[in-house]
Amino acid sequence: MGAEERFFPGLDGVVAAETRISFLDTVQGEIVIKGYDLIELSKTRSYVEIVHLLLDEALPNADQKAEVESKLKQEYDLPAEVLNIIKLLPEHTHPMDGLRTGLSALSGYDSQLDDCTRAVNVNRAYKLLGKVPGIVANSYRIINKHEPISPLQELSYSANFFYMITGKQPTALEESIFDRSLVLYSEHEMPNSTFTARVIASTLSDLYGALTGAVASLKGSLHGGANEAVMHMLLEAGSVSKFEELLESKLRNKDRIMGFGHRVYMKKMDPRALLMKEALQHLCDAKGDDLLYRMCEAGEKIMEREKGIYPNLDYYAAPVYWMLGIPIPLYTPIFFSARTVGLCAHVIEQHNHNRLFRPRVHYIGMRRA
Ligand SMILES: CC(=O)SCCNC(=O)CCNC(=O)[C@H](O)C(C)(C)COP(=O)(O)OP(=O)(O)OC[C@H]1O[C@@H](n2cnc3c(N)ncnc32)[C@H](O)[C@@H]1OP(=O)(O)O
Ligand SMILES: O=C([O-])CC(=O)C(=O)O
Repeated sequence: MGAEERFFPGLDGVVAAETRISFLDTVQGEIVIKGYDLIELSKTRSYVEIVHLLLDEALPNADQKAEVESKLKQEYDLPAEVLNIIKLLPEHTHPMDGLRTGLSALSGYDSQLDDCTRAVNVNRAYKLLGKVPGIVANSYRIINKHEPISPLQELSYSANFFYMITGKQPTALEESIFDRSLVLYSEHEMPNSTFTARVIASTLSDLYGALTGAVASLKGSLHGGANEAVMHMLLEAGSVSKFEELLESKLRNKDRIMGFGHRVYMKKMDPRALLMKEALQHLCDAKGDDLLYRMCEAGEKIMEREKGIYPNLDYYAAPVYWMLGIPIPLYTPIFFSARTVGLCAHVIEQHNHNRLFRPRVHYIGMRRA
């Protein structure tokens, strides 16, 4: 059989890698991360613990957790030149493009750039995890003509990230919901961005290049960009009835509804979305305003009735970030920041068990006689 007869558009159903990192077990209904259920982890563990799990292969004890936190904090500082490069970007630049530029520029500061051994890569991953929140927050601020903000060492990693993007320290509820969103976004098997990073790493290109490519992939509205699109839709509608009308008219026009559907969970709700739905309810209760919750539920019902399609994580992460006071253009960069650890784990695995990705095509062009 020729390669052209085994063509799967969008690589739907194709197994692209062997991995010990994660697996969407659609039979048991579990997102398996290093053997654990991500949903259970998100209820009991914080983001820095997931960092240790994904980079150091085990859940940390209390001392190890404190060590991770302190290792990340030591890496907060950004080279001044990286911020200067971002200052050259035009005002309308999307923060994902600011992030892509800043991340790419960091490679020049790595004196071991050509060393892709595991220990060096893990160390590099910690450095990146320390710096990405600062790039996200400050590229947004610089592009919007605000002065860069400095991190607060006394806050936890997640609370500091929240502080840098909103300018205010989170309440305990805000910190725990924001941290949970980071855990839920941290790793998800083989989405387009992870595949992109692994394809780049398979040429033995470095972690910065692999992650820079992943930012570009994640920006698209069929992937991470959907969370921003969801919030724009909710704001455009502004009420339950107008949101229902908007969705119905989009469906009549055969438009895609952002925040719904998933290549792997097409016939049921993304389990991560359910946790963000609960978080939205808590935030609505705390603020005494449940409009967004009611709008989202109404949207869910329409999509189930009309298309048999369910929310993915982006659908409920968007209103949660809105209720947390986070600017919309930062939703996808936050998704990327959280996913940085998963991406690093995949690039490290790819470098350690590498075979170049080089697929074939089904040629449908003409042949010359
Ligand atoms: C955290 C994340 O990154 S999750 C993904 C975030 N992205 C989004 O929310 C964007 C909206 N969703 C989508 O576009 C899709 O569901 C994707 C891209 C996520 C998955 O797409 P695919 O696996 O390629 O599914 P595909 O595009 O083949 O869709 C299958 C059917 O469902 C329909 N469908 C899928 N998603 C949607 C949607 N969001 N709105 C309307 N219809 C949809 C398609 O029109 C198609 O119907 P048809 O067979 O009648 O033509
Ligand atoms: O798995 C996917 O294709 C997209 C997704 O939900 C994620 O990256 O979290």
